[in-house]
Amino acid sequence: MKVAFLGPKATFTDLAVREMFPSFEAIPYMTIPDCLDAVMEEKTDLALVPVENALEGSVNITLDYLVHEMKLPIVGEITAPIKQHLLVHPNHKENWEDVEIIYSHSHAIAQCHKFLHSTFKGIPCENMTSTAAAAKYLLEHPDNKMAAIANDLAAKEYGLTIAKSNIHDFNFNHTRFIILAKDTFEITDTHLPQKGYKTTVMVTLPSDRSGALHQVLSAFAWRKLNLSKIESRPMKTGLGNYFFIIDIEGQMDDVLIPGAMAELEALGCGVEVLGSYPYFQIEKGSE
Ligand SMILES: O=C(O)C(=O)C[C@]1(C(=O)O)C=C[C@@H](O)C=C1
Repeated sequence: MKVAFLGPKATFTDLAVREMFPSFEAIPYMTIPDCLDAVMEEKTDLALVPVENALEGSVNITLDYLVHEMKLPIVGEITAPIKQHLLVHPNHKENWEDVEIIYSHSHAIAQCHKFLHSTFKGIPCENMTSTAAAAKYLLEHPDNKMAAIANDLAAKEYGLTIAKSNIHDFNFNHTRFIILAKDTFEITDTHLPQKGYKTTVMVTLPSDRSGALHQVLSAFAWRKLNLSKIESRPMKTGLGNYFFIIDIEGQMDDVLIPGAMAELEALGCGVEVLGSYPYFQIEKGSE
């Protein structure tokens, strides 16, 4: 089996793949859309990509690509602890406080805002496609006075020094990753503890929106379907037009979730199931 992941080697997504699918062939791609395209074009059987971080929120490109660009069912989810460190090339380990620019994934930078503001006031940060891409860039430019925010595996992989460890602003920093397949795929042989099941749906509202969101929530509430997440994202059809991503606790059943969906459609909503899947937890992540 082949699984596409947000690379290069030593991203947090790579760590999640190694825990979830240790025996699969893991193939790195530069961007999240590239990972999803790989599954769509049948270059890989699965893709594992980040979808939400506990401090910074959703990885919007993942949600938007799934809703606007391609229909790939979510077949699993894995949550991993995240520890961000400040890495520098060994040439600069004595004067790491003099770096002139810091690189990382936008989510990693956002998770370390307080540290960056207090330690590197006025120093620019630049987004890269991933934390490990930033670390690799430092290896390739040893003379530049710059730093990267990444994990300890990236420090080892790219021969960098951890100048400052655990620079994320809040503890309990975790990221959720989703597993996508072109068709159904049942996750069987994993050593990770399964925490339960989720069903994720995408809902759009009718043109007459007065009270519509209350109706959406009621359709689930009176059926005692617990929602663990609801988030609005732009439809990209004009300001104020949103779709809603809703996570329902539990597997797709024969009556309650289909009944809620039918009720919403009868009320003029658009409803689409993005997946009904098990979710797993990595207890101990990178150091
Ligand atoms: O850049 C990486 O290492 C990734 O795996 C991406 C990503 C993300 O998109 O949130 C994953 C976990 C962290 O939150 C930081 C970055």
